[in-house]
Amino acid sequence: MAGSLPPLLLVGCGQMGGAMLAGWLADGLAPSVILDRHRDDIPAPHSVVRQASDLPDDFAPALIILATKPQKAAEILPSIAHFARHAPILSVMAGKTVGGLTAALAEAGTPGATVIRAMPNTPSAVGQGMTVCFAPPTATEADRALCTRLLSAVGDVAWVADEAQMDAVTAVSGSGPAYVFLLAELMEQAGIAQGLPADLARRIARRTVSGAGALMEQSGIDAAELRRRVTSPGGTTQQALEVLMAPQAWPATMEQAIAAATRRARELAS
Ligand SMILES: NC(=O)C1=CN([C@@H]2O[C@H](COP(=O)(O)OP(=O)(O)OC[C@H]3O[C@@H](n4cnc5c(N)ncnc54)[C@H](OP(=O)(O)O)[C@@H]3O)[C@@H](O)[C@H]2O)C=CC1
Ligand SMILES: O=C(O)[C@@H]1CCC=N1
Repeated sequence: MAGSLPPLLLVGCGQMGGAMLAGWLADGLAPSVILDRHRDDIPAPHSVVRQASDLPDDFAPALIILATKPQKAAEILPSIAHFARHAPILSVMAGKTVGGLTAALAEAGTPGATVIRAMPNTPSAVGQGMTVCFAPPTATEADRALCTRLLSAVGDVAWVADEAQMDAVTAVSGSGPAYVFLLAELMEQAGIAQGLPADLARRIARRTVSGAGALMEQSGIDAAELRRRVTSPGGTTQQALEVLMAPQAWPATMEQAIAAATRRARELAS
């Protein structure tokens, strides 16, 4: 249904901005403007500009999505600050705080801008995203509803009341798809090591990861219970899980990995 989602200014259309845009386009997006140096495949009625100075002055987006790398925030914010006088900013940048972004916008001539944070993930491209949001008390119910509407078009949406939790969210669901893709890579390689032809190893590893995800999603059953249902006493899975679930194996390394990513998100704030 064309135009069911409001017009946006999407700043940065790389991996994450592009994933969300794919989901929004599939769901019907009112004419929007994408600011990105590289994209040249944006379908009409949407348009793309290469630099902020090319943005149409009279464009009135309902929301500005900030999806450049956190390291680019200082460069990009002054050039788009004036749009934030009339529309809230939704930042998906890892680590960057509402306070820091609001202060940068004020310094760029737009005091009192409304900044909301969101941490999406790339399955948004196929409507299977997970996005967690944080809004400061100054954001209105209408601002929050707008963000929920947009983000629920590309997956599930949750809100947290404590901004500090956004760093752990980033480590679990923002970065999380990479851990799952790594699992598929490693299962494929291990299958080859056990003598499987490479194309069969790739096919069964990919299908196993996506099929297990679909079963978990559609059944709603706890992951631990689904795991137990695969594990026949004295069978093959039990042997594998004794390796993977040894305290120093996945339980420890996953905790360390999530802690490292959470720390990095905190560092990216400045
Ligand atoms: N990738 C992911 O899975 C996730 C990413 N995020 C967050 O999303 C944000 C974007 O990440 P990601 O999509 O991976 O990054 P990308 O580098 O893939 O995308 C950013 C895009 O913005 C462009 N860009 C940056 N500055 C400008 C500018 N001044 N004018 C025009 N275009 C510009 C970049 O071009 P160029 O490369 O030339 O600078 C690039 O095409 C990050 O803040 C990240 O923390 C959040 C959740 C998940
Ligand atoms: O790796 C990163 O920093 C970004 C944030 C979450 C996923 N990708």
